[in-house]
Amino acid sequence: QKLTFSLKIAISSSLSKIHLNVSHGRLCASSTSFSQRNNSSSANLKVDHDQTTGVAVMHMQSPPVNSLSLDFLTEICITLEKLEMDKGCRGLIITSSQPKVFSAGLDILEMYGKSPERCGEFWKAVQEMWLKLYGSNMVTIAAINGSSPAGGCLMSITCDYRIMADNPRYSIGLNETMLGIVAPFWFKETMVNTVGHRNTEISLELGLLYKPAEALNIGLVDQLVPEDQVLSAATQTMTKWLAIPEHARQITKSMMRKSTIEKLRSNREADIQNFVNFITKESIQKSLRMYMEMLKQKKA
Ligand SMILES: CCCCCCCCCCC/C=C/C(=O)SCCNC(=O)CCNC(=O)[C@H](O)C(C)(C)COP(=O)(O)OP(=O)(O)OC[C@H]1O[C@@H](n2cnc3c(N)ncnc32)[C@H](O)[C@@H]1OP(=O)(O)O
Repeated sequence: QKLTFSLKIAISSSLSKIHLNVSHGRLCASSTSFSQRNNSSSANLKVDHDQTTGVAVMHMQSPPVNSLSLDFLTEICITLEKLEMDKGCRGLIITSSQPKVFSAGLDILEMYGKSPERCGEFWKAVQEMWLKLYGSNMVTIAAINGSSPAGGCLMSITCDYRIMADNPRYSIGLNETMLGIVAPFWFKETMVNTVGHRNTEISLELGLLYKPAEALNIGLVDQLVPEDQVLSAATQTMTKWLAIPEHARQITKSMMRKSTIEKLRSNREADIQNFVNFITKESIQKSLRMYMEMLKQKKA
């Protein structure tokens, strides 16, 4: 059996301790310095992992609006995989470092004028991010400090709890129909599991984006706080969630989400084909082009 040996040494402290763990046939080495902090950055993500509390904060910093491109999704998936494997990480807070935006959702440029092969690769990465987040054993909290349309909303509702900045300039929702596209069944089911069937029906058919107070009213977010308190409120909530017996919480989460996750897991290839066939249609490409022009005109 092949053992994966990864050794991370915190050079910042000469007092680093190295821990070896064997889990699921994998031998992992990790280090903790006496400061008990492990900060890492990749191109568009900054992760602050406090090993004392077991909580990691993932800051999305992909300018200008954290749109989810293939590269960015890949980066997110690699980071999620690492945190999930790290026994010292029990909670994850996702937030944005970009002003006014949590995430603008899927990168529209990844769906416009691209080859079917590239579209397929992109969609697989979207699936992967959703599977990793919705099926995570960690407690996940979205600290929504800006607008969060479509794929940004999806990312938020995969989390266990959502705290949004109480700023009426921001909005959140699955607005796909406004772009002339359709939220696939697993976007829809994640929404149903969050706000119920009727709210989802209205919301998806009309492509609604909700102001924070409206989002709170239908249960799309769980809490509103002043903008400068989003992260501290998320940290406080995390403490409460981490105090629940872990195994019981994880099994309960899995029980609530299993059927939705299984439905995608067992249909991934067909779902990719559906996406590619749909998105490469001439009429859909035209809708996306018009939407992008509308976004540019809004600026002018
Ligand atoms: C039979 C059934 C089969 C089903 C098969 C599946 C079908 C397909 C499913 C696809 C699901 C799609 C999910 C998505 O997420 S689509 C993306 C939806 N996103 C949006 O609608 C958000 C659009 N953006 C905005 O509303 C605003 O940008 C925002 C509120 C986020 C921020 O506003 P702000 O004023 O701060 O910034 P600008 O609008 O000036 O934007 C700055 C630049 O960023 C570009 N931009 C914005 N959003 C995106 C994006 N999502 N992708 C790519 N680029 C984006 C914008 O154009 C500006 O660019 P320029 O500076 O070059 O002008």
